[in-house]
Amino acid sequence: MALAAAGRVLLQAGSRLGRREVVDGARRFANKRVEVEADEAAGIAVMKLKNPPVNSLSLEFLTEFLISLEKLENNKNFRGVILTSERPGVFSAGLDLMEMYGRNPAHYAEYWRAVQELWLRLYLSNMILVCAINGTSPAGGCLMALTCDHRIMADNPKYTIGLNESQLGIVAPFWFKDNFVNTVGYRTAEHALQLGLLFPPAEALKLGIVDEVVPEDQVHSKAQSVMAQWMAIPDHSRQLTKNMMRKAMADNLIKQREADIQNFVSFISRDSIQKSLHTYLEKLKQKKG
Ligand SMILES: CCCCCC/C=C/CC(=O)SCCNC(=O)CCNC(=O)[C@H](O)C(C)(C)COP(=O)(O)OP(=O)(O)OC[C@H]1O[C@@H](n2cnc3c(N)ncnc32)[C@H](O)[C@@H]1OP(=O)(O)O
Repeated sequence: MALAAAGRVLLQAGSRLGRREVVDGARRFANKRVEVEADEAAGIAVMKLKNPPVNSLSLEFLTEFLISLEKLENNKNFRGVILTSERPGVFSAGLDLMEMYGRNPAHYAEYWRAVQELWLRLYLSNMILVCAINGTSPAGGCLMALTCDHRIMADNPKYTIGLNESQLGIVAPFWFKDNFVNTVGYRTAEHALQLGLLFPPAEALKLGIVDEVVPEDQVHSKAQSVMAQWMAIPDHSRQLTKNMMRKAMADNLIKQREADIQNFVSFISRDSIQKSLHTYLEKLKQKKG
């Protein structure tokens, strides 16, 4: 119910956003931060994250992304979505640190609700989600990938993926942790989460964080062929199976959603946590100079 109501609000906002055109038979609708190439005849859409410089998951990005996803979900012709980055090199730098630093509690609450919504919508999507990870993908970027049914990563040792929250002095919430544990197993997750480890493609493959590693120039063709394989499975049996596997974990967040927001707000508002974020942001800046 809550998801449906949120969806209506998003759609109303969505009708005021976006630009449409037809390219090579595929409809393209682009908001500022998300580009969608929607091939209705094939039933597949490619969603490209386009929030420069590093595809951080800002509140504006999350809103636009959720609107685009909702449009696809509401059109029964679409059965599959490929998620990728418009900027090869960075899939997503994760949650936008500026949304969590130096803001007020109402802003933190609004932001966290949007982050929860992103996870719930992707994790519970009836569509087939294939993630074409064409760049680095820490923390929230990794979480987005973890919601997908199949993950393909570009074979470039410069790219890493994982949940590095611990290194920032923050803590991955229980539903990030649960999604990760269900993907890699308890012991690996316990170890990787405490150390905030980021893994290059070959290691991510060994641990099961990604399903395949392919040469960088083949990520998209591989995503298309994997999608074709998944599309051959009848929707009703695939969807019921997905729901059976995922519902309990999603319900666990849904029933604690407000408490999780309050927890986030009080955690992120602490002076010590703000100080850690400040230090991390400074480190990012210094890396440049
Ligand atoms: C109870 C609940 C507790 C809270 C739980 C919260 C959970 C949080 C999960 C998260 O997702 S936290 C975010 C974690 N992300 C990272 O650690 C990634 C940080 N970024 C990088 O490592 C690099 O930027 C990159 C992604 C490897 C890309 O490197 P590149 O050299 O291409 O670009 P940079 O020069 O480093 O960055 C450009 C520009 O972007 C800013 N920036 C980078 N990442 C973020 C971000 N996540 N949010 C906001 N801004 C970001 C960076 O500071 C640069 O800014 P300027 O200096 O140009 O102003």
